[in-house]
Amino acid sequence: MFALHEMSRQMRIVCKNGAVSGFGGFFRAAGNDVEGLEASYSSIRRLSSNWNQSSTKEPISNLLKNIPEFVKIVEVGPRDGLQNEKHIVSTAVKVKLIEMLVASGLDVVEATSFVSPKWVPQLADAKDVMKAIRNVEGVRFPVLTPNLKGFEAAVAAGAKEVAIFASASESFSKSNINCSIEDSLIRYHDVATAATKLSIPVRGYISCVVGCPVEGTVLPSQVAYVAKKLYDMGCSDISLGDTIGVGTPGTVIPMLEAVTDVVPTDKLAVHYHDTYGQALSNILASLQMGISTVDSSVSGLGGCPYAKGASGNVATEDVVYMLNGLGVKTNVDLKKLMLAGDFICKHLGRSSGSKTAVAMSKVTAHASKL
Ligand SMILES: CC(C)(COP(=O)([O-])OP(=O)([O-])OC[C@H]1O[C@@H](n2cnc3c(N)ncnc32)[C@H](O)[C@@H]1OP(=O)([O-])[O-])[C@@H](O)C(=O)NCCC(=O)NCCSC(=O)C[C@@](C)(O)CC(=O)[O-]
Repeated sequence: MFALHEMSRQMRIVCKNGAVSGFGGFFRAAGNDVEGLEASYSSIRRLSSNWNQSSTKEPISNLLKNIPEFVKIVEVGPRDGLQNEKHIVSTAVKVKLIEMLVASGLDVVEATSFVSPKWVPQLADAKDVMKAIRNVEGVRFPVLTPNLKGFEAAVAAGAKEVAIFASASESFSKSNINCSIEDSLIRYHDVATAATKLSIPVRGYISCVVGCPVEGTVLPSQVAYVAKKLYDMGCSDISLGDTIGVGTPGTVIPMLEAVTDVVPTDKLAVHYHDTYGQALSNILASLQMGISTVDSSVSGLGGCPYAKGASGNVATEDVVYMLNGLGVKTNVDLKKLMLAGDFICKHLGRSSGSKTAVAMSKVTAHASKL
């Protein structure tokens, strides 16, 4: 936590010292476009490092030293983002969204779920979605499979990667997949064994890693227990989900400390919902702890149908904007990503949940009036 506080204090001092003359200056320097804004932010970083040279405080570069050079973004919009939508989105729109996300440079896009259509009607067209994207090359399209039935259907539909989804909370496990944590681990062991025989990588999810809508606080030891089980089953990566978005760095850091005691850091991903506006701070804290895979959803769409009150995932646009600002590579083109966000938001008839997308569109609208 010291690192985050100290970094923000130093940035404030740099700004006060004249690196940026308020937001007017920021936007003028930015040239009113995405590259401009990023260039402007880079110049703040350069000025920050100059300032550091004459400072007796810990340099910002030291505070960011654990942050990886490259972060893999797992885009979950077509699955997590849409699963909770009441009105059925057509297969054609889902496929177009996936294609636009791929065009932005995202190379892991969670496409759909092979779950019971009675439980998640929105994703009942999983087979058709997979058929439509079967010729898209160079991209991974993992799909959720809650049991062997789902796994077999996914493989028959051409899935090359699957994900199993357990919970750290007993109550949430029952409401989401209708069984206890222990029973789910037995089911998932069967799925993992079947997948290994076919050399199909399996991602493991853990929901409710800091809080549960029914049980409240979830202990780090409970998360570590499930994480170790999934790791021992052979999961290629384990995604830690703050399903209801209640975490802060104060709860996420102890959870990650417990999990990294039993699972190597490079096997972990973070999956934060943004209900309380904490997702980006939680991601930054996770990056500082060496995590280099981040799940996010275009335009901040999403939420689990069985987690009452949960809002969307952190918006991919906001994650990319932050990572660009930190000089971390993602291979994602923010402008093209925003086009995908615009497409799906227009289709759903709502405004974007991404602060970056909203801000950028205001800047563009302002520029077009000049
Ligand atoms: C697990 C079950 C199936 C248990 O559901 P159940 O009712 O206990 O299962 P069942 O075995 O008694 O079967 C009931 C019916 O479903 C069928 N069925 C059974 N399995 C399948 C399947 N795979 N695909 C299609 N159909 C299936 C089965 O054939 C049967 O059909 P019927 O005879 O009544 O016509 C159900 O609870 C389910 O599908 N749950 C999924 C819920 C879900 O998708 N939740 C959202 C994803 S998790 C999440 O969002 C969190 C995450 C990952 O994003 C991380 C985070 O944010 O923290």
